[in-house]
Amino acid sequence: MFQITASTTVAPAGVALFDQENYKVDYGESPTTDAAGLLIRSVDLHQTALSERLLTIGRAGVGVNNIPLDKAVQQGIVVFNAPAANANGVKELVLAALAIGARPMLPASDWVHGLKGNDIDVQVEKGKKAYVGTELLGKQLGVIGLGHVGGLVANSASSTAFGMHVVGYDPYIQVDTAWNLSHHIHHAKNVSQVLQDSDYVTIHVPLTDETAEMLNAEAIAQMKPGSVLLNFARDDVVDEAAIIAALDRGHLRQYITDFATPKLIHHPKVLCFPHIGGSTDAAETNSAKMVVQTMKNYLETGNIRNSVTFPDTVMDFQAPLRLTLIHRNVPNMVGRMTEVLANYDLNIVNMVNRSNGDYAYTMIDLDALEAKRLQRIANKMAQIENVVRVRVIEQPK
Ligand SMILES: NC(=O)C1=CN([C@@H]2O[C@H](COP(=O)(O)OP(=O)(O)OC[C@H]3O[C@@H](n4cnc5c(N)ncnc54)[C@H](O)[C@@H]3O)[C@@H](O)[C@H]2O)C=CC1
Ligand SMILES: O=C(O)CCC(=O)C(=O)O
Repeated sequence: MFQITASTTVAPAGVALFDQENYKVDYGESPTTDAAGLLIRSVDLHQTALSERLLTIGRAGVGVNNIPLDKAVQQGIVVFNAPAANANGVKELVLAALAIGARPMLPASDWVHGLKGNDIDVQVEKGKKAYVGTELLGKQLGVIGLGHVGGLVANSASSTAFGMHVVGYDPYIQVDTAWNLSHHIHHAKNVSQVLQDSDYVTIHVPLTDETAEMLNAEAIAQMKPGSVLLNFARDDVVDEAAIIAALDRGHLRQYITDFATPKLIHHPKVLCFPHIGGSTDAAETNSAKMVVQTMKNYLETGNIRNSVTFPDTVMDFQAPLRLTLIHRNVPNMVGRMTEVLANYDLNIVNMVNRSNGDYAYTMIDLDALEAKRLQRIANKMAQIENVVRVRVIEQPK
C-alpha cells in the first residue's frame, strides 16, 4: 500500500486513478512530503523539506521550476510532469491574448457596460470611434520556444484563420515537434531575428538558468517600436523593470501576461491573467491523469517514463522480483552492485542502466527469491558508496 498526498488543486479525475487497493490518498490543502508520492500543481517546494520516505513527485502540469530538482535527485526522488497535456489550453488563451492585443476589446466592453440611459444605441454609435483596433492578418508574430505550446501557437497563427507571418526560434527543438511545425513558419537563427521585425512576440520557454530574464533591456530594445509582448511562460523569463520602462517610454505598446505582480497589475499598458493558461477542464484532467499514470507506473514497476530527472527506463518484468537503484553516475557502480548479488549467489535475469548527468538508474530482475530476503540484500546494497536509494519491487499480478 502506497501513501500519496495530493494537492486539492489537482483534478479529481486524475487523483481517482490511485486505486484503493494499492493506494491511500490524502487529498488536502497543504500536502506533506511524508508519503511515497506527492502530487502537486504550482505550489513552490523550494523551501520545503523532502522526507526520506518520498519516492516520487508528480507535477500535474509542465513547468517544474517550482520543484527543487537537484535536491530531489540527490535524495533519490523521481520527478514526473505531464508534457503537452495542457498545451492546447495555453494555446487558446494565447490566441485570445493576440486578439486582445490587436483590438481594445476590454476597455470597449468596460465602457459599454458603464453606459446609462435609454439611448444606449445612440451612445454606442457615437462613442465607438474611441475603440478602433488593428488586425492580425499580415502582421508578424515572433515565437520564442517552439515546444508543445509554442508550436501550437505558431501553427495556429500562421494558418489561414489568423494569416500572420510567423518567425520562430528554438535552438533545442525536438525532432517530433519540428515535424509538426507548419512549413509556413520561418526559422530564425537567433533571438534577435525574432525580435527585430515582429509586431507581436510570444515566449514559450521553460524557466531555467539559461532563460531567466531572457527578455532583458537589451533584448527589448531590439523589439520593433509599438510591438506587443506576450508572456504565458513564467514571470522570470522577462526582466519586469525593463518591460515597464519600455512601456513607459512608448517603445512597447502592451504587455500581456499570465503572471501578475504588484507592479504590473496597476500599469495601464499591462494586461495580467491569474496564471490560468492550464486552467481548463480538459487541460487539468489531462495533466492529472497523465502524471498519475506515470507515478503509478514508477511506484508499482520501477519503470520511468516522462521524468524530468531521469531518462526513460523501461523493462518488462522477466522475474518475480526487481531491484531498482538510484545512484551517482560514477565508474564501476554496476560492477559493485553485481558483486554483492554474486556474493549471495543470485542470478540476474535482466538489467537496465541509464544515466542523466551526475545520477543514474539501474533496474535488475532476479531469479525467484523471497521478497523479505531480497530486502535484506537491498539494505546491504544501499550501503554501497554513491548508492542513494534501493527499492525491492514484486512483479505486479
Ligand atoms: N501559463 C500556464 O499556465 C502554462 C505555462 N507553461 C509554461 O510554458 C513553458 C513551455 O511549455 P511547453 O511548450 O509545454 O514546454 P515544452 O518543453 O514542450 O517546450 C519548451 C520549448 O522551449 C525550448 N527552449 C528551451 N530553451 C530555449 C531557449 N533558450 N530559446 C528558445 N527556445 C528554448 C525547448 O527546446 C522546447 O522546445 C513551460 O515550461 C511552462 O513554464 C506551460 C503550460 C501552462
Ligand atoms: O495551473 C497549473 O497547474 C500551471 C500550469 C503551468 O504553468 C504549467 O503547466 O507549467
